Amino acid sequence: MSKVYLKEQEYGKDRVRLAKVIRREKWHDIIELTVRVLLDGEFETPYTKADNSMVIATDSIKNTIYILAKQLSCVENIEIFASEIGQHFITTYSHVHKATVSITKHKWTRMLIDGKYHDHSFLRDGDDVHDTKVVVSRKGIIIESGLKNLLVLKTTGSAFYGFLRDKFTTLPDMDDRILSTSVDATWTFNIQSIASITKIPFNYIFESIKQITLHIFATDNSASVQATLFLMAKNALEKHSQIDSVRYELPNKHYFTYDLERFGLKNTGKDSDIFVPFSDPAGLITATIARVKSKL
Ligand SMILES: O=c1[nH]c(=O)c2[nH]c(=O)[nH]c2[nH]1
Repeated sequence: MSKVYLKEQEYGKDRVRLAKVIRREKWHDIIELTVRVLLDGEFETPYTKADNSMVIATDSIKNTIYILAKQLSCVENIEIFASEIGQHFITTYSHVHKATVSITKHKWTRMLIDGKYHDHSFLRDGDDVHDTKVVVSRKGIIIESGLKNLLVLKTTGSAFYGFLRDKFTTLPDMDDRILSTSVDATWTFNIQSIASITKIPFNYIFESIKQITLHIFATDNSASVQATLFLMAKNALEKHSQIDSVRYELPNKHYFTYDLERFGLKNTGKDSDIFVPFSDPAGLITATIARVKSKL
């Protein structure tokens, strides 16, 4: 019989949904989150000896998330809230060596009613979210954050030509095309110490990278998704010294002209205005852009 061992494990609670209302007199805020907490440490015996004595029940992990959300004022800053949750498990239980806390913040945008921001009404104006993954251990803390599901489209200012051509190639050179993608971006913070994280303006950096992404998307005369992606990441890294690298995952959501020549209607080149949006298949361009470390 071959010998086996527990090579790795992480366990915890996933998809914990939580909303917190912040009331300042009549002016309210709403924060809606989905949280995942995974723990690692001395957790071999529950698997190998059916011994649950050191298992923090995933139900207790869930309770902890709600209790900390009640007690802490940092819930709006998901990176800080995630690191507080992680630190709670590391400091409370000596057999927990690592806590990985992932949080997605869902979008609730304040309504503009009769030209004024409403004090307690919000709408979901897009599926894009701010998320974070924080790994807390006794060695330190790793924080990465992201912008997910930001759907964008431009009707011109995008080309794709000069690519490798062989007997498998049918795509024509395109000097003008629709460009559409759903932006997923993830950036990694350069953290000096756990104490220093409260000084990082995580929400400002999120909004800024979102704006940089939109600005480059709209204004770059795109030679390819690859070239536009690189420019987005370069600008984000140049503006924010607190981040070390940025990864983008950009599907190329194709819009091809419909063949209307068959009906005697012009629909190519300057006359093209009727397109078929293709949900599948899509191109997928992914890259991580990092800062070149100075040798000094
Ligand atoms: O921007 C693009 N990059 C590609 O690599 C590619 N490949 C393709 O068929 N169309 C595109 N567009």
